[in-house]
Amino acid sequence: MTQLKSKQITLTRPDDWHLHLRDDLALKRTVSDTARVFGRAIVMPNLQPPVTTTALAADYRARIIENRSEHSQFEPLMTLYLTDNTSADEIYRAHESGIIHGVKLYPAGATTNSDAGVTELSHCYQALEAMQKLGIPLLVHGEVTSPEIDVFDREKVFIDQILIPLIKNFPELRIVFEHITTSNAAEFVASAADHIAATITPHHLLLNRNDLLVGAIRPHHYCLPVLKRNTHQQALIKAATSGSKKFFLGTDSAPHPRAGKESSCGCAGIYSAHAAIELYAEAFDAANALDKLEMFASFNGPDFYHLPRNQTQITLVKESWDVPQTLPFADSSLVPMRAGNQIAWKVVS
Ligand SMILES: NC(=O)N[C@@H](CC(=O)O)C(=O)O
Ligand SMILES: [Zn+2]
Ligand SMILES: [Zn+2]
Repeated sequence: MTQLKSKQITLTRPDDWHLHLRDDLALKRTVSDTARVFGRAIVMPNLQPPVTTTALAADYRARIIENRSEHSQFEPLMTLYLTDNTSADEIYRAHESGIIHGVKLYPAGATTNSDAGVTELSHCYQALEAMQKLGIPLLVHGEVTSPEIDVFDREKVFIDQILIPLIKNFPELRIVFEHITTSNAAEFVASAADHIAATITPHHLLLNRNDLLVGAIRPHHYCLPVLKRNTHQQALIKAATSGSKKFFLGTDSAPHPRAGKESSCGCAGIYSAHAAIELYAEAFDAANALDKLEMFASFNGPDFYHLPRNQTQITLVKESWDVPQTLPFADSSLVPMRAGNQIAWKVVS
């Protein structure tokens, strides 16, 4: 009997183009988990209070860097939180700083820490005009918040009501449709202009709403935009593995303490930073598309953001390992994705 050689893949070092590191005590866990593999990460600004100015982003960046291990080269790419009051001057300051790589649109109330978000995009036209002129990407949490719109339809309605008019008004604005969850969003981005792209999370590739709701409610699979039906999951897998340069890796790893998730009013967010590239490798392997992983994880993001691709490499082997039930997080613990189960791929160097 011939022993099958275990599968192995070497990639240019990937980056994470959508990440929540949180702040203070949380940074110890989040920075080291992400820096273990990723060269850079686009750091979301939804702190409390939110990161609304370049000055706040510079301070936050310094706190992240303080939490890197001694020889880590990990580079946090900072973002600003767009509000109804963001001025064009603030956008110019962000551009001049060289540390701000995007401005994040949270429709007010759409997700975790979005209360200070935008109530009406028309309030932001001066900021958007400046961004369009300077080439700074707008990163969007693409869901409407109207109470009458069903939670499973909020991304599709966002495309029709907000995104299409926005693109009409700002045809040159660079846009990343973050953490897309539907075939509607995947098809929209695929057929849009080249300066419109999307990130896809590992959980939206590996899970669908059955994993949230069948048999029991699984709060650790609750995130926003909420997991959709399996036909949408299939459309996301197709987009991510298509070889299109418009789709790239963004984990949306979003830690919450265990008690905040296992609650009668549980928070939205899934923590995947402990095993992100391994989870993506599983999804691409299952789709027989490991040859497309490097484009998605390591090339398309830097190309879109006009940054150089990383120079070093990582190697993964197909070898199962056990994910702990919990991980220490700030002054408590969190339940990571796949907790208590196995992951089929492992980073070896
Ligand atoms: N994705 C989530 O479910 N939660 C994110 C916010 C976000 O990205 O929408 C968080 O900050 O916890
Ligand atoms: Zn979001
Ligand atoms: Zn997010």
